[in-house]
Amino acid sequence: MIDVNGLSKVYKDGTVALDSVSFSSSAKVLSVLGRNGAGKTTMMRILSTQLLPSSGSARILGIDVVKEAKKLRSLIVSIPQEAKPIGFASPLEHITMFLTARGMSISTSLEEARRALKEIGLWEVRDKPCDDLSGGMKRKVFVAMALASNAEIIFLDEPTTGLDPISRLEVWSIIRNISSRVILTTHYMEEAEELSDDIVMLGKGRVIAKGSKEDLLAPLKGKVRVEGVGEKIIGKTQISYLDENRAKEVIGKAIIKPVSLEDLFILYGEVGN
Ligand SMILES: Nc1ncnc2c1ncn2[C@@H]1O[C@H](COP(=O)(O)OP(=O)(O)OP(=O)(O)O)[C@@H](O)[C@H]1O
Repeated sequence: MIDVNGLSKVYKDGTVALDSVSFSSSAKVLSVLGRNGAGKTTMMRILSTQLLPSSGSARILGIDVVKEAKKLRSLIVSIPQEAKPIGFASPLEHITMFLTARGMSISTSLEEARRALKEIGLWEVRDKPCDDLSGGMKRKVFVAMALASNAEIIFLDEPTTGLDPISRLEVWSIIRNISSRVILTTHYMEEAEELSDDIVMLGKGRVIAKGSKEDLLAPLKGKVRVEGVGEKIIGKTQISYLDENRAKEVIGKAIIKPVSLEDLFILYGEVGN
């Protein structure tokens, strides 16, 4: 479904956001996982035909994202991270406008919009101006738009950033049940674990790990996840997956410090040795 071949992006100021990224996946849900600045948004923008790569190529559903961008656009929906609703328009208006602009009839648009709003838990506020919604609700309006579109492929850039835990679960449930294929970005390991069939992990514009969730997580089986283990406790190395005994040993003494995602993947092989 998606084939990425040596994709690179160097911005005008010389920043290398993507450095020869290659992977392929036919997953129902593909997560692109990485820390801030890893290159996730750059990749999503290229794949969803909003940004040109500096070199390399990518095909989605066999369609070249550069040479056949127009053809691809009719099959995808992309919800960017920074999407902001129009303040005076309601969630129902947003979704119906979006769907009619994509070519759906007004009556089908209304029907699909209502269905999506119910599913995502925004039914009660469907007629409120978006200005009067919370940040998380505004975010959900865009997920509902994607849901209602019935597009072949939906790109969601950090769909749950800023959501409370319940809203996050609601969005997860929607992503799991959505009929479209989904490509999403996330900072959260547990989100990638929960939702994806395949994971591509980016760090500083390069692929650090890729494959099916099962393959990537297999080495962690039987290990206990410990968040925020400080370097002072276990030498210079930060480890976030430990065997149970070791975890018990360090929990309580832990200095809370975020463990980098790169470490998490690179180091898990060393854990328990
Ligand atoms: N228009 C731009 N011009 C120059 N550099 C850019 C531009 N957009 C992004 N970058 C840089 O490219 C790198 C990758 O950015 P990108 O937004 O793709 O990362 P990201 O993984 O999506 O980060 P985040 O999780 O913070 O959204 C970063 O170093 C960023 O500063």
